[in-house]
Amino acid sequence: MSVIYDRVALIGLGLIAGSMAHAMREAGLAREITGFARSEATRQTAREIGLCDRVCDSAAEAVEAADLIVLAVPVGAMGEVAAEIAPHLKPGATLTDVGSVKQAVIEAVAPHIPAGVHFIPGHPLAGTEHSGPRSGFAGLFRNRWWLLTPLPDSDADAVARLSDLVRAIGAKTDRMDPAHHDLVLAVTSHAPHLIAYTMVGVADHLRRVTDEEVIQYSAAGFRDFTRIAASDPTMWRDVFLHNREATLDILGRFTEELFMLQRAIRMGDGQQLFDYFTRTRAIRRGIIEAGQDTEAPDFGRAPGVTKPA
Ligand SMILES: NC(=O)C1=CN([C@@H]2O[C@H](COP(=O)(O)OP(=O)(O)OC[C@H]3O[C@@H](n4cnc5c(N)ncnc54)[C@H](O)[C@@H]3O)[C@@H](O)[C@H]2O)C=CC1
Ligand SMILES: O=C(O)C(=O)Cc1ccc(O)cc1
Repeated sequence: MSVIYDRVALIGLGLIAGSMAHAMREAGLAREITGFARSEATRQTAREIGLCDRVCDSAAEAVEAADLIVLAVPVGAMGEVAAEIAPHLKPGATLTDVGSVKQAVIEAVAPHIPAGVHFIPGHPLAGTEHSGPRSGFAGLFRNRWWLLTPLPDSDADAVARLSDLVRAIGAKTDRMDPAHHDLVLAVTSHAPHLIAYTMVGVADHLRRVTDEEVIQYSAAGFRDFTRIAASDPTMWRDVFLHNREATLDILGRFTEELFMLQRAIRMGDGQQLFDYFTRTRAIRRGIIEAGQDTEAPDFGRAPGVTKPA
């Protein structure tokens, strides 16, 4: 594969930036990768494991002369990082982000970006419950979607070049309106994560009553919840605070349906339960028939990581 960007700067050196660094290196897509993370300990670890060619002690130094800058920090930190690097961006460079929320990131970042720098927001729909500089791996994005949410005035060539990079690291790319992105992700990712956090919280309460039983006899569904509920607290706090309206909308609908099912159970209305589950089963089958089930047995896990954290 050939070089797509001469110099790439990664701001934030966790799961996503680390996976990008591994994937870009494996495919030879950048001549030099620089990196910066806020904490000295993270920068030290990144140096030790050789995550990038150069780990810098300031964001300004990392983005100096970079052709592509990737903001891979929690959603709530995107604005302050953008403000810090803005004066140091090279004219003609592309700036993207990998945040799980798009509208709030655009509002926080776009005002800082100088004319002549192409800001193209993005979101890889791939991740794990692990975080930090040691958690990344080259195959994370393989066959997964990477959504780009360009702004109305985004430069078409810059968008095409970023799409090339995304495809070269193994992902499939598509474009979406930022508000629509946030609603879709509230349904498919954000509300499900909150439900997993809640379910594990409920079981934690129960555990005090039933001793170790919940953990000892935990079935596959609950184990998946514990995996998801082990995700990074800072990242997920920021997701909910910055995709507030869409998440609350979906949770409101969720609660209504939950009450409806709760009532059916109380009333012994087996027909209602059966009909509901028949509908949801058809949805799952539809996903598989459409070839959209990317969930290989080891989906979402780093090589060798088979147990919930
Ligand atoms: N973890 C996941 O499964 C996915 C995460 N995302 C998004 O990617 C972004 C990064 O997430 P991860 O890589 O998982 O997080 P992570 O926790 O593994 O890494 C975040 C990095 O950002 C650094 N950081 C935090 N605040 C900073 C600041 N103000 N300035 C500079 N560096 C700072 C941390 O030191 C750390 O190196 C988030 O916006 C998240 O929403 C997107 C897709 C999947
Ligand atoms: O680990 C999982 O199951 C995930 O759902 C990963 C994930 C988390 C956040 C995103 O914005 C995208 C993907």
